[in-house]
Amino acid sequence: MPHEAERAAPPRMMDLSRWRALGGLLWSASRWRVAFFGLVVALVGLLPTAVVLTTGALIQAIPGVIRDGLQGPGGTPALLALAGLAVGLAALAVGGNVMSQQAGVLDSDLALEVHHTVARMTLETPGVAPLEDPAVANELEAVQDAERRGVLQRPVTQLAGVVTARLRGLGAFAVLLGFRWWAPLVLFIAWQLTNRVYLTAMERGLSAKSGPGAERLRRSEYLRSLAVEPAAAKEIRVFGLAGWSVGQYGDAWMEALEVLWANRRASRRLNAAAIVALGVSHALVLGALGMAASRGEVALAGLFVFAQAVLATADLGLIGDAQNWTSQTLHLAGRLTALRERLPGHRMPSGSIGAVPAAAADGEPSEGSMDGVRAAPAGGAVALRLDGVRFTYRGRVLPTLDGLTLDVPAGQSLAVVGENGAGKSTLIKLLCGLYEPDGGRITLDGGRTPQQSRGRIAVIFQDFVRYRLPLRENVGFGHLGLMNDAAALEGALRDAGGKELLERLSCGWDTVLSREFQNGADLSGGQWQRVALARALTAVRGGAGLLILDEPTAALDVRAETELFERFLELTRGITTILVSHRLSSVRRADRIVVVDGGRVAEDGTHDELMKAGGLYATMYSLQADRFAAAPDGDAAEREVEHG
Ligand SMILES: Nc1ncnc2c1ncn2[C@@H]1O[C@H](COP(=O)(O)OP(=O)(O)OP(=O)(O)O)[C@@H](O)[C@H]1O
Repeated sequence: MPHEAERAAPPRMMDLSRWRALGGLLWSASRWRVAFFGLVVALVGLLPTAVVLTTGALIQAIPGVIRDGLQGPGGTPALLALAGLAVGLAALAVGGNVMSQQAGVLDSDLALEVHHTVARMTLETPGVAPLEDPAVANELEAVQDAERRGVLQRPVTQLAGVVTARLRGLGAFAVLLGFRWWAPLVLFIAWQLTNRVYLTAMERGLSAKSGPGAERLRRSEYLRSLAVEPAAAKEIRVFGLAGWSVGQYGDAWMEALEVLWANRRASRRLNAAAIVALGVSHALVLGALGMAASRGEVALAGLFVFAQAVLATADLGLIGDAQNWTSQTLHLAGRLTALRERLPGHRMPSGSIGAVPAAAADGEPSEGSMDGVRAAPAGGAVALRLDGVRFTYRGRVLPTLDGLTLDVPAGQSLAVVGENGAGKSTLIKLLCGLYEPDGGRITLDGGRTPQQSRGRIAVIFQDFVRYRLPLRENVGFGHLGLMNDAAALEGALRDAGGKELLERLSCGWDTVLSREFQNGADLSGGQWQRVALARALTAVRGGAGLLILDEPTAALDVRAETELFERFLELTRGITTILVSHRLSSVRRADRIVVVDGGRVAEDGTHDELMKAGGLYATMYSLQADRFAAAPDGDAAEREVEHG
């Protein structure tokens, strides 16, 4: 288990690197605003110390003014101090206002930047393998958890609170050095200790959510979702799993909490030590200040300034909510860095994503580019070649594909068959560039890798996506450049046999394909398949030259599947097609059939050739034919199998 150790010890980072990560996010979110904001924060943080010192100067000048009037030697310093005080207080008020207004804007900028960064990092991963890594899943969960808890609601406002407090604390530290060199040090150490205890406890709590406790939390969340979400509602009831699911959820939740409780127990002693340290240090410094004043070593003004400074050193210690939220923001920035290290093939942070690509039809995609930016529709069928391809899933010992070699000339229709778990879908995922082979080569169009050929390949997977979006998007996603081309979308839907469906939808192309939305519509399994087929046909209109159907026909009966495949072969004449199916009667009309077994191509030929050869294909075909023959009233399509 290569990732066990990583899960047990979540990546810890020096605070400095988290600050750097947060700074980087802020900088790319809005650099000039951040620069201006930094200046305002510095002003607001340092002004209080200046105000206290000015007040001290005023207190010092007052006895002279009382004695000699404003014309006396103390008059000018008193007036200057008074003016300074007025300017300082006014600047503090204005600066505070500007700071909170700017922080509000940066709060939204930072939240958006984090969303974009996460989306970029996950979407720009060329394959899906990194997303299946449990360590990546944990990091992503930690980021989402932080968002759910509201860490991104006012991150910059909270950060400004922390920075200004620390600057006030540092000012007080400098002032106290003027009393006794050791006084600020003693207070600083005591506050730091308190701080450390608090942060350690919090860090442990957060780590429990991204480290060892993460999987337990995810498991308990999943079990909870089984109870409340519609997806599993039917099975939970039919199989009588309600009691089991509640019990399991409770147990998993308690297991997850146990990690948090253990952390809290571990912090108790340290907490007590910090409280004692604070009491002793303040008694020492205030005692020394009192004695110095009683001996006349410190005058009234000094006493005021130093006493204020002692109070203000608290800003070097715990500062409540702002500190808590800022730590969580830093933790989140750290998680993003960890995520970046685990997800190859992306850049962070920069620019923005999400716009419909203007370049949809111009320019070639680099490896790992976002899907929206497609290869130029070169047109024409794709030829593909697999040369000794080996592939083993992460965490598995035996390879799923083991030296698979296959040459498919442009324009051929190929059926891939094989027993459950033979590796048919894996082969398709490799062809689409969603996984990289461990050995061997896959080339398309005479030399390109699958990732370089995005846009030339269209696929409908077994578990194709039912987007809860309008019909237009559901079909137009096949090629974004055609999203607003009504004729192309209509043609694709008609070819896929979905014309009637369009007529039945109350808002036509704008109908959202989900009842969860107003005027939305739920589709049957067969209707969804037509929509998915229309999506793939849109991709063909946009330039795809290889069309793959990986058994998306589970919801269809044999006759409907046969009809669909025949229609599919008819519509896609001239481009290369690959059909994966268990129903051999449906694929027998393909130009060529390959049987995958033992991780490689075991048989290769036309239906008639393979039947004659009497191998695995012939056995599977006969078994299916027998089954249909035994059915009390098999329909015509099924009988067709019986008779070959
Ligand atoms: N993401 C994954 N991680 C680990 N193992 C996987 C993953 N996906 C598939 N497998 C395993 O790889 C093997 C081949 O699976 P694949 O889905 O390619 O087979 P298939 O021929 O398409 O099967 P079926 O006919 O049942 O759809 C199976 O043993 C499966 O459990």
